[in-house]
This record gives sequence, C-alpha cells and structure tokens, in this order.
Amino acid sequence: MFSFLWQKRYLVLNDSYLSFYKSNRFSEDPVLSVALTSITNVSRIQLKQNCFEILRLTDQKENVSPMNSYFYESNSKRPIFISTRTEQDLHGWLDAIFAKCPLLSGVSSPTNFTHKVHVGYDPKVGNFVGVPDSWAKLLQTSEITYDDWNRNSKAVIKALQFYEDYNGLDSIQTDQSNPSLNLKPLKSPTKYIINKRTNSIKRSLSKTLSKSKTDSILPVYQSELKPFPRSAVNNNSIINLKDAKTHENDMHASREKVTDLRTTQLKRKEQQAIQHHLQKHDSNATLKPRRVAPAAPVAKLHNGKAITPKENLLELKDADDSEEIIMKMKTVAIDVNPRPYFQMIEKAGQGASGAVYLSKRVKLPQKNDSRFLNSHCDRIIEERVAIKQIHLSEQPKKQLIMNELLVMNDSHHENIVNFLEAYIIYDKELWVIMEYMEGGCLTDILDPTADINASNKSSPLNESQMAYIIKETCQGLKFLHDNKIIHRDIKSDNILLNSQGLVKITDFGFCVELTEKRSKRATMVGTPYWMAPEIVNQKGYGEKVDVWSLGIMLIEMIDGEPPYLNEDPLKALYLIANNGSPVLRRAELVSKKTRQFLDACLQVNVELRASVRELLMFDFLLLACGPKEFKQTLKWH
Ligand SMILES: Nc1ncnc2c1ncn2[C@@H]1O[C@H](COP(=O)(O)OP(=O)(O)OP(=O)(O)O)[C@@H](O)[C@H]1O
Repeated sequence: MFSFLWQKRYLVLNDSYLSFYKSNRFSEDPVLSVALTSITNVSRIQLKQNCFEILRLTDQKENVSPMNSYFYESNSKRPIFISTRTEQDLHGWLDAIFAKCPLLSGVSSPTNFTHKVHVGYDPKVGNFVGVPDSWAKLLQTSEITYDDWNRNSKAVIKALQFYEDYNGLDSIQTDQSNPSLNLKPLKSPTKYIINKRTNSIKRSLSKTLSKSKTDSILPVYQSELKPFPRSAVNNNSIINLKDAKTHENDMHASREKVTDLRTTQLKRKEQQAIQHHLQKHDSNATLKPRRVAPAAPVAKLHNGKAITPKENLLELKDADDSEEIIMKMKTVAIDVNPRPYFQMIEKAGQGASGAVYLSKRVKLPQKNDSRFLNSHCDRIIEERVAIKQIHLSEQPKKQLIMNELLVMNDSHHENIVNFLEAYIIYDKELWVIMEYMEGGCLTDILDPTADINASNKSSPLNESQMAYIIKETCQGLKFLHDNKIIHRDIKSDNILLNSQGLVKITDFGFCVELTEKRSKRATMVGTPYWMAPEIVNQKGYGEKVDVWSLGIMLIEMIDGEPPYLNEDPLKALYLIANNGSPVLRRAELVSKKTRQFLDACLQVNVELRASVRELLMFDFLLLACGPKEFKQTLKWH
C-alpha cells in the first residue's frame, strides 16, 4: 500500500497520528506512526495509480516499532507515498488527512481532476517530469533514460533513494543554482579510467620490486592525476572530462616508459589522497565520494558477560566523539610513542585515512615495561612490518578506524592480514602495525588495460590461479562469517598478496558484527560496483553480501573489471537493482566449473545464493594451484 517497496499496509487515522500497520490486527504495534502535527503537505502524485505523497517536518520524532526500525531508520524523513486501492479511497484519505492536520489548511487540494502530467520525459525541459525535484535533478545528470524508467521504474526509484542516502540528501539539495555540481560519484572509479588508457604498461612484478624503492619513498601529489567524474552529461562534467582527457594524453606519453606496477599503484592511491584532500578542503568540489559509517548494531551480551569494547564501540552512531573513541582505541592500542622502535624504509601505499609504510623493527620494548604485553617484547628485531599512520584529527569517521582496529585485533587467520600491535601517539596519531604484504593488492595484477571487446582476449591469471585466490579469500571470509562478522567491502583492492604467494583480506573499516537480535543489517556501505542488489534495494542483509562481492571480484579477474564500471554511478546502481545476475563478458575464457561457482555467488535471491561454507565445496576450487605455483607464475623471487 505504500512507499517504494509498495508493501501492503493498513492505515489508521486518529486525532494525533497517522499509523501504518502490517495487518488489520490494530492491537499490535504500528510499523510507523506519523504525528499529524508534523505533516506539512499532502498531495496527489503520479508515481502509481491512486497515489498521494505525505511530506513531514524533519525535526520531529516518530513512533517506529523496533521490529521495523531497520526499515525506517534511513527512510523516516523521506516523503511517504501511498497508493490506495481505488480512486474513491484516495479522495477519502486525502480529505480526512487534510481535515485533521493542523499545518494544512483543512481544505484538501483538488483531487478529482484529469491528470495531464504523468511521470514522463519532457524533451523541451530535457528531463523527467512528475517526480520529486531532487530526483529530477539527479536524473537530469545521470544516464538513466526514459526507457529505463518504463522498463523498471521501481529499480530507478531504488537507485535514486540509495544514491541520495549514500551521498546525503542534504548535500544534493545544497546548491540550488547549479544542481549538476551536486551529482557525486559514489566512490571514485578513476583508477580504472586512468589505468585503462595506459595500454602500454606491461605489468611485471619482478620489475616492480626492484624499482619500487626509488619511486615510492615519499608521497608526491601530482595535480595531473586529478580524478574526474564519469557522469559527463552536464557542462561541469564535460569540462572535467575534457580536462581529464588532456591529462590522460599527457600521461599517456609519459607512461609509455612506466613499467613499474608499484608506481602505478602509488599514483592511484595518491589520486585518492588528492580526492580526499579536495573533499576536505573544497566543499564545492564535484567529487565527494562519501563512505557512510556503519550504523549501530544492537549490542549483545555474551552469556550474561559484560559487552566487549568492540560491541560497545559499534553502538556509537554518527556521533564520532573523538575523546570517547580515542579512549576505546586505547583498549587495543598502546599509549606510547613508537618512533624509536621502527625505521621507515619506504612508502608502500596511500589509503584514504593515511599512508602505509614498509618499516623495520629496530628496537624492542623493555621486558619490564608494563605497558607492553609479553608478546610485544618477543617480537623480532629486523622484522619487516607495514605501518599505517593515521592522523586522528584529520579523520571525519574515526569510528571506521576503530572498527578496523578491533576487527583486526580479534581476527588472526592465515587469510587475514595479520595485525601485530597499534600505538596512539599523544592522542593525535595512530600507528597500526601489520604484517607486510609486499605483493600489493590484487587489483594490480589484474589487467584493467585489456580491451574487453578485443579479439585477443586473455586474462593475466589462469583459471587455477583464479581458483587459488578465490579459495584463500573464501577461507578468510569463512573465518569472519563464523565469527559473525561481515566484511562488506570485498573487492580486489582489499585483497593483499605477499612474496610467498599468500593471499589475505584487508580493510576492515566497514566490518560489522551480526548480533542475535539483528541478524540482518540495513546500512548501506561498501563500494557500489561490488554491492549486492539487496543493499541497493535497501533490504536487510546478511553475510551473503560478501559472497556477491566475491563473485564480482571473480568477474574482475576474468573480465579485468567489475560489471557496469563504465556506467555513471546512478545508472550502475539502477543496473544492479534491475538486471539481476551480471553477465560475464569473457565467459569463453573459463570452464563450466568456474561459471557454476560464479552462478552460485551471483544469485539475486539471497536464499539461493551459496554461503561461503558451501562455496568451499565447489569443484571450481579443486582447480586451485598452490602458493608456490602462484608465486612462480608471478615471478616473485
Ligand atoms: N599490510 C600491508 N602490507 C603492504 N602494503 C599494504 C599493507 N596494507 C596496506 N598496504 C598498501 O597501502 C595501500 C593503502 O592501504 P589502506 O588499507 O590504507 O587503503 P584503503 O583501504 O584505500 O584506505 P583506508 O583504509 O584508509 O580507507 C594499499 O592499497 C596497499 O597497497
């Protein structure tokens, strides 16, 4: 009966509330009660037959049944759309609501009129008409066509809703004078765009390792590597696109000589850092990908024992109270300046929250220093470690970092990047010490330079290497899922490799713990192109979102990139919501076993999608080579 999901609901209007019930058992809690004092407008709308829209003040609390809070927590302040069974019902409801809401005039808008305007495309205006304003703006700058709307308007609406939530409706509406400025990619896909044009880059890991020292000592922000948005429909974007093309041409010439994989990787990370910098310093910048912090799951008690700091932390919502978070970090990190203990060797990578350095342990703590655990005193001098240095004051979402720290601290497994220890320096800097993964991330051995449509199709990985990487990732995921943790951002960028050919999962910022009370999450996190449809469709979801992303990662290995990467982000979301399982473009490169595995990962129906435990039994994984073979093929000596 209402909302974009068009679920059947029963409506009760009393003197104070408009309440929505799941059934006609009105003694049960309503799923939502809207205070009549909060209703600012009610009007007929053409989203569906016999449909009207209710608008509300945004600062009033609503009565939401805890059972349904996951559905409403992100939706509660959006317009509510109600479609009644008959035209007569519609008029009845409109009149009754108008009569009872103090902020309305008491006289309803005319309803019994002939509608000349339906949702449609007006070629004169060059945009959709009959949809809410903020959506019309988004649609104008997206690549979603009127045909898409006709084919599946629900999927378009879900993509729009999701897009607004992910980017923040507030920011979409801020610049009324130039709506196009506000259309933001969800997460920059720039690395692929740039890599794609560098056809001449030959990827060789042996060269990488020998050359990396000279090229990767310190971060150098290179302005020519500025990212550009994909959605180049409006003037702003066109300017960006042209600029970017010029940059690409310039870059192309210089990159002819570049054969260093690590350099490419660093540049990519530097772009992200530039983008991060732009985000922080220029509120009008076109590119503002925004990662949404995981919402708070319900804390649980383990057999009546006190909640652990981890669960405690995850209860924090967006508050991001620095002091509180730093205090919690100190439950895991040592409150000591670690500089004397390490010697920095070179920069290994740049993440959004800080740089990662290859370092050497040069000193051990005193055995009698109570601040260190015994295990810290037993570490090995000369041990090579990766140190992620994070300036806490510059972090808009410290909670993500805290999440990462807690999950890493608790997750010791051979397919998870091993966390060693962490330090907090004067409450300002956090150093996370991890095992060093010298092979970099999986993205770098894939071949985004390949032209998918070219006749000489091949993949840089053979099937047994793909099976090996997937098997190892599955084992890491099984460990997380067995511990009721969903990773939520599985993609090739978050799979690290080392010189022994080992494969490990990293980046636990988006991890969340499933609890008994809430075994399905409803928060939107992750990277859109790898996102499961149930996330885009804003349904509750569970650990199988990682299985979907794993399937997309396998597509990356075969096709060189995830599906829809060339689409504008809003269109990509629409396609994820609408298209079902994505199609492999180079299907002929792999055997039936691989395709069967992929099918099991990419089932839109979550019930039909395999669990990680089931995936581990698939024949495809029997094709897996061992780490030695993987290492040799990649020439890591
Ligand atoms: N343990 C490690 N060993 C070697 N290199 C690493 C290690 N961890 C990260 N890196 C390198 O550093 C880069 C940045 O890592 P990081 O985890 O900070 O990336 P991110 O997920 O993009 O950023 P953030 O977590 O800050 O959002 C990686 O792409 C990788 O190349």
